[in-house]
Amino acid sequence: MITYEDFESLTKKHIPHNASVVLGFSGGVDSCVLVTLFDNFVKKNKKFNLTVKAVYIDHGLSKKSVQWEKFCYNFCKTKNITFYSKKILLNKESNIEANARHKRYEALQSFMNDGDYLVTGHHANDQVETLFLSLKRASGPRGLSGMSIFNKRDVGYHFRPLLKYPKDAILEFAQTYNLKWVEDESNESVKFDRNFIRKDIVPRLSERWSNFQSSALISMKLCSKQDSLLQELVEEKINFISNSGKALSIEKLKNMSEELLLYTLKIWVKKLSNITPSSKGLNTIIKDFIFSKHDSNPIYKIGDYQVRKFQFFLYIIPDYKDLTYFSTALKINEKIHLPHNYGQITIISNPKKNILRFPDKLEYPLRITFCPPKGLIYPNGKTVGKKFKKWAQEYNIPSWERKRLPFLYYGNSLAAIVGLFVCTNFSGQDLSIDHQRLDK
Ligand SMILES: Nc1ncnc2c1ncn2[C@@H]1O[C@H](COP(=O)(O)OP(=O)(O)OP(=O)(O)O)[C@@H](O)[C@H]1O
Repeated sequence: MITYEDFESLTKKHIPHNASVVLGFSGGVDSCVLVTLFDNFVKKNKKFNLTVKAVYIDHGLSKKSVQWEKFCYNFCKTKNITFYSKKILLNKESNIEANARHKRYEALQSFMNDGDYLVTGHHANDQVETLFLSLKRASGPRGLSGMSIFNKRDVGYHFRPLLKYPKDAILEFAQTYNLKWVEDESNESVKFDRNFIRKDIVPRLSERWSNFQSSALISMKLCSKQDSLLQELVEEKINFISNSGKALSIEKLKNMSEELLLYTLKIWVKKLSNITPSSKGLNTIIKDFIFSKHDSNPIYKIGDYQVRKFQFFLYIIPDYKDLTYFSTALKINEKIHLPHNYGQITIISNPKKNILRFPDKLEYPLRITFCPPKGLIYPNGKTVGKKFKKWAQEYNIPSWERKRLPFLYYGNSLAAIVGLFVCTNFSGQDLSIDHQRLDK
């Protein structure tokens, strides 16, 4: 049974004072209960100062969608909740269920800023259905754990305060408080996977084993706990085989069992890029980076990042754009705007040391050093000369970084080409250099 007190203490645990909350409001019984509980919360906790808006997303799939929008509007009008709606266009060719879901979350997110809270009316029966959908997709323990009451999203957080209650408890609450709601007729159609599980599968299993749903929920919780435990242990391992959690020692990875290696890489990639790599991607990393020739120089792109290897360590670095095409005439004390919003640089001369240096204006881990390699002239700016290579080696600069130096022309056309060095500061050394060193 749902009690307001339980709801209040759960909400206070997850949502802070002054937060902005977006309630996903479809007009169905689950979200009507949700909006009613939140309305109560706002009235009883004025000092909490929540900004709450209910948002209805019109998928445009039912003739009644405008009628539902009106219902939602009127429902909120009787309460202390601001109402918004948004229509989305769906591609009816592709998997409409998945497409609608994806577009709905995208639309809900458009009402949020980072740090805001999305709240939906998912309940325990939805959770059991999610288990079957995960089995269909061949998930591991993470997927079989189902939804969590609270999790971080790309933008803000997602809170599901009704997750522990079965549908019956939601209906009971709605009846007790005389709530009205809309029924979406598409919920009856078993051509949709979730409806098929809800209408044809779960009732048959529950008929035979009355505890089936609660056992399934316990199994999901066990998966979730084991997954958290595994994650904790692997994170310890990552700290042990890396330099401050960032670069992983290839030699140490080589000594791991296949399973541990796969899981370690998965957690590490997720931690640094916020993307969960596919099994195929993980196997590519293992083959091309860990069990490959020492001098190989592979790249594996993942989202806005790339996995690279350098001197027996594995790195994830932002997928910086190649700047070699960029060239410009330098003027001392004048700003240069780098492409791709990489920042701007002002060159300051240092007559004492005869060094021209950039102040470090770019964000970490970008670091810029300006070196005037006197006597080195690269006609097209494409070749990296021997001396430059030697210098780069001496400074422990990964070979892939050496290839994407933009070339800036200093002075007029016949002057020496100036190498602008943009690199990830792997070695932690100061990369400034004077030209005598290059002339050695
Ligand atoms: N059209 C909608 N507009 C706004 N919020 C919605 C809409 N449809 C669903 N929601 C929100 O999502 C919750 C879950 O709805 P429902 O179970 O129908 O979604 P689902 O697609 O089956 O679930 P999931 O989002 O986990 O895939 C609802 O309680 C409600 O808070």
